[in-house]
Amino acid sequence: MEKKAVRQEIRERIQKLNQREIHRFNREINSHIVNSRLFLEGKVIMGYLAEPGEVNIDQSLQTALNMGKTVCVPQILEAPGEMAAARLVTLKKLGRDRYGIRTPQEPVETIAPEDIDLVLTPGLGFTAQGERLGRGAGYYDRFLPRCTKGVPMAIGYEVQVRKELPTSAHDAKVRYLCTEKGLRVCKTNGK
Ligand SMILES: Nc1nc2c(c(=O)[nH]1)N(C=O)[C@@H](CNc1ccc(C(=O)N[C@@H](CCC(=O)O)C(=O)O)cc1)CN2
Ligand SMILES: Nc1ncnc2c1ncn2[C@@H]1O[C@H](COP(=O)(O)OP(=O)(O)OP(=O)(O)O)[C@@H](O)[C@H]1O
Repeated sequence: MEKKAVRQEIRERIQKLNQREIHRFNREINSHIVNSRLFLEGKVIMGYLAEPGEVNIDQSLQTALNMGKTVCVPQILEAPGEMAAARLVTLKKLGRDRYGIRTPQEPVETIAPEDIDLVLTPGLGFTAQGERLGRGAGYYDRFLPRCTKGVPMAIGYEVQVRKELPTSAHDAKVRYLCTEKGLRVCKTNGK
């Protein structure tokens, strides 16, 4: 199956989740994240500011801020497909980027990708082997290889996990996969 068709199929599965399930799953996933060794030991954590349909990890980001960690989130750049890590200091008072995604307000401090310890990675589809299907713009496929020590942990609902996914040579893999069921170590390595 082509990537586009698989994205559509997974979107439909997410849309079938009801609000109560979504709330419970988000709570469970945030608890798995903040109790993981990677999170507890990480000093610089990259997350994302969720949109509807994505696992909301605001709670984990707030916990990281409360613990005094450096927190960053994607910032879309002018160059096509390129993003940077922008420091997040508060979850209140956020702006919107060109896609309507919440984003830190200017002026923002940019965090060097090689300084990031843990990258909580959104996406549409995942496999237990660490393959990841994104939204089709290649932002994370370009960014993850620059995070030389950062461990990529995919965040999603169990309905987003598939036996297999269509992949390309440039697709960046993840090392961990966190869903409401728990945190899995991916079988074949990401980076
Ligand atoms: N919360 C969050 N922030 C993120 C990402 C993400 O997946 N989730 N990204 C991860 O890459 C980057 C933004 N990526 C995007 C990639 C494609 C489209 C896009 O093509 N949007 C279509 C609508 C279809 C859709 O919603 O995907 C459009 O604007 O027409 C938007 C954002 C950086 N920030
Ligand atoms: N590392 C890369 N270097 C150059 N082009 C890339 C790279 N990664 C992806 N691309 C391009 O970006 C586009 C989107 O790729 P793809 O469909 O694999 O995205 P995706 O898995 O949804 O990615 P992401 O979640 O990273 O946004 C493709 O046109 C692809 O050729």
